[in-house]
Amino acid sequence: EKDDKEHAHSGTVPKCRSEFLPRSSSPSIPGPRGFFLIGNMMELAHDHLPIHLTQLARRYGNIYRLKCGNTTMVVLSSSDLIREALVKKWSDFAGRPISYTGDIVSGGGRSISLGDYTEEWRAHRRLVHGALQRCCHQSLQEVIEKQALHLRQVLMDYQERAVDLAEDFTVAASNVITTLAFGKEYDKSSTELQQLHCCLNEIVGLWGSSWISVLDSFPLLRKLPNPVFSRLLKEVAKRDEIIQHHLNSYKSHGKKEGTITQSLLQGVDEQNTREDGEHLTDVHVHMATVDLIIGGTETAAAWLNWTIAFLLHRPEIQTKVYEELCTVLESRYPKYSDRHRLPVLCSLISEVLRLRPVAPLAVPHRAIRDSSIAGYFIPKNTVVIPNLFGAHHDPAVWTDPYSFRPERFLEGGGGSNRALIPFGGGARLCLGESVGKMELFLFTGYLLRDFEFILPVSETSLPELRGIATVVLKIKSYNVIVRPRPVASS
Ligand code: HEM
Repeated sequence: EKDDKEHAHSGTVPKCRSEFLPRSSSPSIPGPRGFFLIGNMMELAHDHLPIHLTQLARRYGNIYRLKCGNTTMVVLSSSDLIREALVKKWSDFAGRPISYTGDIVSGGGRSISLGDYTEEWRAHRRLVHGALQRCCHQSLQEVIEKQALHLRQVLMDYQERAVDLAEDFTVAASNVITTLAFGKEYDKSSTELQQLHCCLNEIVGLWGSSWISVLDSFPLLRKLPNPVFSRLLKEVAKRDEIIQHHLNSYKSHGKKEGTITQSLLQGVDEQNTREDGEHLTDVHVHMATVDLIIGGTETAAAWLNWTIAFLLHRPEIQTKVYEELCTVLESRYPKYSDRHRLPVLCSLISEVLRLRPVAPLAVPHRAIRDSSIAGYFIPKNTVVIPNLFGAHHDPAVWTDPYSFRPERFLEGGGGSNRALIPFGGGARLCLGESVGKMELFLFTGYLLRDFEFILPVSETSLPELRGIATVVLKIKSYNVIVRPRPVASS
């Protein structure tokens, strides 16, 4: 597997690809019966798709197929099958679905997250990966620490009033990424920030809706009026205007050394002076910025909000993390290098990632050639859905899979780090994995060192843990009281 990973990142195709049965002798993949014309489309219209696809997996198995118009989808709901497709056979499944609506959202397929696997896409991903690495190497920990301290002050200022922290988490995560990208941070009240997040939130919400996905499977419907699609187009135009404004003002007066944008602009220039290689443009810089801001904000912020909600359900875990921080670090704030000495904190992070992977169905992949999964023939162009939520609730791997039990990740607890795949894998592994991991660790460490999170007496019930599933899995809003620990004032 190590070799497969190396190939996935260098982009070279492994010499020996696994063999598979020809279509004629391969058994057919199980799945629910479809209706005339629409196939299994109704299965995809469920209000909480990750839960529904996981229930179907219990009926049809960890690999099953769904038909939607002329698209065949294969849903994978165990970490072994997801690894087989995304990591072991990464070069077969590195594509993204060819999508009319995806093209509109991604500047004609020129984003990293939705762009198909081509030479141009590989050059683009390499460029952004390099820019992110350089910038993170110089300043990531410092940038997160600054935002964690700022968040701490915001929470102090609430003076133990019952509050919903969702927006504060969004601002903190967003400021990490805008500092890395442009050297710029925003106040919660900034209209620029609010406009951007409002429109990114809308896009992420609308993108998962069946009003939009139906247009990919049934091209004729594109001719009919579709108010949801019109709203999506409007929000995409707004998003592009805001990002363009940022990039223009960066170019004209804000150029900052060591930022991702500086590295991207320089990289595009260098790339274009070379005779060989792909031609990258300002559109690639623009779409990379969109990818980083969406990927870097919605995910970490949603995860923090889930963590506090789970801790309200099991307050004694807060005490355990707090005691660990006080004992091991003698009350100083954690550094990322302390993570191996803080198993209780790390077990909390892993368990929340397991129970609520913030990108529960990752992003759909596409077979770019005929291949196989679990011995089944998978023809070219099949859409593969890695059901991370299902894999993280697989009863064959996890004891009591629906319970919040961070202890399972402590030594002897039976939790499997190998089966935990919240960032996907292979050629499409989350581009911000290292940023995300450091954010989750430092934000949680800072918050649990300084505060105790308490359910307000006015609340009649604990936060609801089912969540709202779009591309990102978010928790419904809830209120919490943030009480400073004695150590917080030191
Ligand atoms: C808790 C934090 C995060 C989680 C759990 C997460 C998870 C994921 C997952 C599951 C995917 C899809 C992988 C696939 O298609 O197989 C993904 C893709 C991506 N993520 Fe993240 N992510 C997180 C944070 C971030 C951050 C901080 C950034 C940016 C700095 C980011 C940027 C991206 C991008 C650009 C992609 C598209 C990669 C591609 O298609 O090649 N993510 N992420």
